[in-house]
Amino acid sequence: MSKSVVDASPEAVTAQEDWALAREKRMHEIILKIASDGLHVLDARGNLVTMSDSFCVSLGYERSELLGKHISFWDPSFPPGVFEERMGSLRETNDQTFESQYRRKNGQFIDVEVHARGFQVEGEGLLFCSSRDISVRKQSESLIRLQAGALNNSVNAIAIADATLPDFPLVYVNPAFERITGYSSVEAIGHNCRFLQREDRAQPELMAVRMALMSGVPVKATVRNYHKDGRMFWNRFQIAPVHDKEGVLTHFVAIINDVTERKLSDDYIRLVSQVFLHADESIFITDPEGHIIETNPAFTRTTGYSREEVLGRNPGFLQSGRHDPDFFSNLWTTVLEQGHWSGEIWNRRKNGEIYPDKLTLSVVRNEDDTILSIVCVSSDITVLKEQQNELEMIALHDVLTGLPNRALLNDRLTMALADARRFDKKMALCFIDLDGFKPINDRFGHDKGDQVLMAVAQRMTATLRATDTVARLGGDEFVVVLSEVSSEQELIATLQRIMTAIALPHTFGDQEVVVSSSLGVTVYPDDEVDAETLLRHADQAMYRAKGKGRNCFHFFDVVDERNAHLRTEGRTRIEQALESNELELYYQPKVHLGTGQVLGVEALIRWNHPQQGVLLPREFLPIIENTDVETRISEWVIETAFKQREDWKALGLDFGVSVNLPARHLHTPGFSEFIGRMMQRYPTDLVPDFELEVLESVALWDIPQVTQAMEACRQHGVSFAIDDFGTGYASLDYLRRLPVSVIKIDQSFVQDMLTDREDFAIVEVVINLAEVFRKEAIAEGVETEEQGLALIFLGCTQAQGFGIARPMPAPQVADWCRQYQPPLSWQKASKNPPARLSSRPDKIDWSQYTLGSEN
Ligand SMILES: Nc1nc2c(ncn2[C@@H]2O[C@H](COP(=O)(O)OP(=O)(O)OP(=O)(O)O)[C@@H](O)[C@H]2O)c(=O)[nH]1
Repeated sequence: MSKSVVDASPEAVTAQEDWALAREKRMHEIILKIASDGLHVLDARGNLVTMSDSFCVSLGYERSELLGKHISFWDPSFPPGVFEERMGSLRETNDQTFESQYRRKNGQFIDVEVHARGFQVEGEGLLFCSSRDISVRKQSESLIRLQAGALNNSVNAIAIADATLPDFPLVYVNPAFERITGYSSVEAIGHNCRFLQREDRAQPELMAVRMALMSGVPVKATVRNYHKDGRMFWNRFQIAPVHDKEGVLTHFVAIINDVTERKLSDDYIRLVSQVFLHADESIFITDPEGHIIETNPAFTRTTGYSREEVLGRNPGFLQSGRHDPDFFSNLWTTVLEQGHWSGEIWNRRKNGEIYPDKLTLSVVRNEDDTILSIVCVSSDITVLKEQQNELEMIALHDVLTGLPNRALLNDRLTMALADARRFDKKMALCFIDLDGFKPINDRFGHDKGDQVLMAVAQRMTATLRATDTVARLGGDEFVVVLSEVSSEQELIATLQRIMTAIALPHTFGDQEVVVSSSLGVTVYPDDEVDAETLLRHADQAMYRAKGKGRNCFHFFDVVDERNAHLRTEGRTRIEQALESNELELYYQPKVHLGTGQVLGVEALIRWNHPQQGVLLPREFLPIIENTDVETRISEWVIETAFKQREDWKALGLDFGVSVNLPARHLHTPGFSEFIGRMMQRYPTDLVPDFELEVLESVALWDIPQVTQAMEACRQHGVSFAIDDFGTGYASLDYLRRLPVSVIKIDQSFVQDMLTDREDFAIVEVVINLAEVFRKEAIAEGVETEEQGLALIFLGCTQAQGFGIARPMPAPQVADWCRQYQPPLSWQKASKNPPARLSSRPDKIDWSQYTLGSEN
C-alpha cells in the first residue's frame, strides 16, 4: 500500500493496472471453475464462447467438446434460427428467466432454470446465461401434482385430520368422501369425523378406534356410519398417523370404504355356511357333470360316508336298487328341464341299510344360464314313515279287530269297482250284521262280546281270498267286498261259507254260544251304481234278510229299488201338486134310499194333473202312504171339507161331510187339537155333521189307542165311521167298544151281493151287527136299482154309489141335490118294507117291483 503512495510513476501505474487486470481475470477463471450454476456465454449466433466447469459437468461433456458448439447441441428448444429470434427479444428485454431442458451427453434430459442477460464486449453482442439444474424440484412438483390427482380420483374416501388440534378436526376430504358420505368438503372440514355417526356410538369397534387415535397408532375397523340423507352404510376404514421430521404426530389420514354391499353379502355367506354346516338336512352339491363337490356334516351322519370319501364321486353309490332306471332318468329330465325335483326316494347307507329319503334337487345357474351346480337336500324320513304307517294303520283300521274300517273300505270298494268296470268283471258287496249279538254282551259282558267280534273277524278273513276285503263298520256290522264273482252259485257258496264260519260256536268256560248272521248282498254290474250307493243297497238288503227271519242272505233287488225311487219322485211331485192347487175334492152324496134325502157327502180327493188329466186317489195316494206328505194332504182335505160344508150351509144345504182319514194322521200327536181348531174355525149347529171315515184295518190296529184318539176327537163334535167294513176281521167285542157311529159296508160285497151268496150273507150280517150295536149301516158302491132294493129289503136304507151319483165337483152338488129322485121301486119298497129276507137273493120276488120304470 505504501508503495502505491510512494511510487505513482506511469510505469508503476501501468504495472499496477496490469496486476489488477490479471487478478481480475484470475478471479473470473476461478469463478467459472467454482460456480455451482452452469454459467456460459453465447455469441450472437448462439455458439458457446465460454462456460463454467459446472456447466460442463451438468451436461457431462469435456470443456473442449462444448466450446464453440451451437446452443441447440444441448438445448433442443433452440434449433438454428430460433436463437437469433429469441436473442433479439433478449436484447430488447435485456434480462430473462425461463425454464428449459438440456440434453446431457448420455441422452438424459435435465430440467433447468435459465437466467439470461445480453451484454456487449467491444461492440460484440454476447449473451450471459446462468442455468440451474431444477430436476429435483420439478420431480417433487410433479409428485405433488400426482398425489393431488390420486387423492381427487381415488375411489376410496380419504380424510385428513389435524392431530395437533383438540378434537382432531378434518383439514381435507377428497371427492370420494363427499360422494360416500353425502357431506361436501365445506361441511366436513373443521369438524371431527363423528358427524358420520348416530345414536349407536357405543359400537365396540368405535371405542377401539378412539383408543388408537389417542395413542397415535394405526387402526382398522368396520363400523356403521350414516350418509347425510340418513342411510346407514358399513364403513371399513384404516387410519394412519402422520409424523413430521422430528417425529411429532401432526395428522391422521383415514381411508374410508363403503362396504355395505360386501358386508351384507359376507354376512349372508356366513349365515348360509352356518346353515349348511348345522342343518339337520343332509346336503350335497354336485358340479354340472354330477360329481360331488361339497357335503355337509348331516350328509355324513345320514349316509355314513365322510366328505373325503365322496368328493368327486357320482352320487349313484347311494342308490338302493329299489327304483328302476326310468325313475332316475325321469328325475334328471325334470331337474334339467324345470330346475327342480322333489319327491321321496329309497337310498342306501354305507352300512347297506336302505332308508326313505325326502329329496329336493335344485339347479343353480350362472348369469349366462349355464349350470353352475346342483344342490341336493334330503331328510331321512324313516321315523316319519313309521309314524305315518302307524297313523295310517290307526286311521284306516278298526282298533278292536284290526280289520279295515269304513274309510279303508271305501277306498278298497272304489278300487274294486274301478277294476270290475275296467275288466268287465262282476263283483259283490256283502253287508253282514250278527243276529242276537246284544244278548251276548248282556249275558257275558262286553269283553266276551269283543272276543266274539274278533273271532268272527278272523274266521271271515280266513274264509275269503286275499284279494277280497273284510271290513268292520262298527258294532256287529261287517262288510265283505268280493272282488271277483264268476257265477251266482259260486257267490252263494261263498255267502254260505261266511255264514257257517260265523256260526261256529264260541266257548266261554263251560258255556257255548252261537251267533248267526244276516247278509245283504248286491252285485255289480247288475246293480250299476257308485260305491256309496252299493253299500247302501247291501245294507238295505241286509235289513230285508233280518225281516225274513235272520240267519239268511238276501239279494238286493234292482227293480224294487227302482220302484222305491219312483215313489220318492212321486212323493215330491204330489207335494208340488198340493202347493200349486192341483188337488181338488169331489163329493159323492149319501142318500136315504127311500126318500132320496141327502144325508151327507163323502169328500174324495182328485188330482187335476196338468198332463195326465184327473187322477183318482188310488193312482197316487199309495205312493205317499204313511208319509208326512200323506198327513199334510189329509189336513188339507179336512180343512177344505170344513170350508165347503160352511159354503153349503150358507146355501141352505144342511148335510154333513165325511172325509177318509189315514191311520197315520189319526195317530199324529196333536190330531184331536187340530180337529178342535177346525171346529172352531168353521162352527156349525148340526152335531155331529162332520164324519171321519177310518178303515176297518186301521181301527183294529191298536184298539185302545185308536179308541182313545177317536174319543179325543169326538169331544170336539166329530163322529167316526168304519170304512170298508167286512174286509178286516174285527171281533165283535172290538166293534162294540169302538166309538164309531156308522159302519160302511164295503162296496166289494155290495157289488156282488146279488150274484154271490156269501157276499149277500156278509152284507146281511153287517147290517144286523150294526143294528145290534146301535150303529148306522151305510152301503157303499150301489150301482144298480136291484142292489138298492135288496139293501132296503135287508133293512139298510142308507147308501152311496154310482147308481145314485158319481163323485162330483163341489159346485155341482147343490143342483144335484135339488133334482135327485130315488127310483120308485126304492120309494115303494121303503114305504112297505117286506119281512126280512133270508140270506138268499134268489128268494127275492123281484116281480112285485117295477124296476127302472120311473127314474
Ligand atoms: N262287545 C262289543 N259290543 C259292541 C261293540 N260295538 C257295539 N256293540 C254292541 O253291539 C250291539 C249291536 O246291536 P244290534 O245289532 O242291534 O244287536 P243284535 O242283538 O245283533 O240285533 P239284530 O242285529 O237285530 O239281530 C249293541 O248292543 C252294541 O252296544 C263293541 O265294540 N264291542
